[in-house]
Amino acid sequence: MEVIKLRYPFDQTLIPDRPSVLAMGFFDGVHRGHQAVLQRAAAQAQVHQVPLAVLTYDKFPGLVYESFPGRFQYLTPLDQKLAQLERLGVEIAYVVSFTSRLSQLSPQQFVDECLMALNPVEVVAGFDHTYGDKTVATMTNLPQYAAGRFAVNVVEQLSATKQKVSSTAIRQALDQGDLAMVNDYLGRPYTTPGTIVHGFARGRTIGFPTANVQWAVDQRIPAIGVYAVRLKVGKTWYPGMASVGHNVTFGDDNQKTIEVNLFDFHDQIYGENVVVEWIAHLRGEVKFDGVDELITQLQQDEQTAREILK
Ligand SMILES: Cc1cc2nc3c(=O)[nH]c(=O)nc-3n(C[C@H](O)[C@H](O)[C@H](O)COP(=O)(O)O)c2cc1C
Ligand SMILES: Nc1ncnc2c1ncn2[C@@H]1O[C@H](COP(=O)(O)OP(=O)(O)O)[C@@H](O)[C@H]1O
Repeated sequence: MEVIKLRYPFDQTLIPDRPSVLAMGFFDGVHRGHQAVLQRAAAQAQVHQVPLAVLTYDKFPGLVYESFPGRFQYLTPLDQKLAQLERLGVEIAYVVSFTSRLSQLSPQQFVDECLMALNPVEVVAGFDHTYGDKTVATMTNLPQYAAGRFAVNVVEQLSATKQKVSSTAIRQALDQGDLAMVNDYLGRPYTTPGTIVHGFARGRTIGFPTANVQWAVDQRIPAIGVYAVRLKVGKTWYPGMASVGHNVTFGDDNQKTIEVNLFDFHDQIYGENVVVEWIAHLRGEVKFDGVDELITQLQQDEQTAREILK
């Protein structure tokens, strides 16, 4: 996949001078709704015998309009999003810097100066995609701005039960530890890449060494609680259980950590770049009266997690 970074006004010399089918969207999470858009676009690219291209943005557009408490946290920070897009057959990814200047374009200017610069034969997006002022920059109005220069293909709402499959719904479910819903909406397990760093070296003394995963500050992680997980170290996936929390039993006044105990595993993995694959929520975090109670609970968690991961 070719990744082409653009700023408005676009430098036309960076853009391949050939037609493509263009899927547009922010695509945070690359969830099942996004996958439907990309599948439709891939099929149309086949029909037209042209490459499949995607127009997306380097940051959450909402950041330009309002301030968020703390830091905005993505389901898939840019690297992960691009990896998912590539996996789904995207050949060209246009990553446009989302700036005030871009946000102020009228829908007609956006179409004339941004979309047209990318040479689309057809533009595909979800039914609720907007490319400017939400009242006018709609998919319904896009054919009017396109004025016959490219075809417009709108992918209808994908519903799981009654709720729309959306990045917002997935973020809320993650915050509630509802991993079943998260993974259902994503169509794959949620993942968090990170690096193994040192903790307080207590895990090994209670028979449950825990690899501490340092993750990117702009990535959203599941709610505080205990999970069945797989951890990718090198090229291998290992089964285990993870705690997201503050080690309340030990009274650590520390930041939130992700700690993973791997089953039947004895290697030192400090410094390894890993990926946590979140499989199932087991329980919430508990403040135990002592280490013995914690150990008993961990033994039960291990049994449950082994059963789920089998
Ligand atoms: C699967 C799992 C579940 C855990 N659940 C809890 C818990 O409910 N309450 C708690 O205080 N600590 C819990 N812990 C965290 C342990 O307290 C922590 O691993 C221990 O403090 C060792 O950390 P250290 O090696 O960084 O010192 C859990 C750890 C794991 C791996
Ligand atoms: N089964 C295992 N699960 C997790 N980590 C393990 C395991 N076996 C060995 N280790 C190693 O032990 C480390 C965790 O040990 P621990 O005593 O919890 O110390 P700390 O939390 O200070 O890193 C991991 O980072 C890893 O290098």
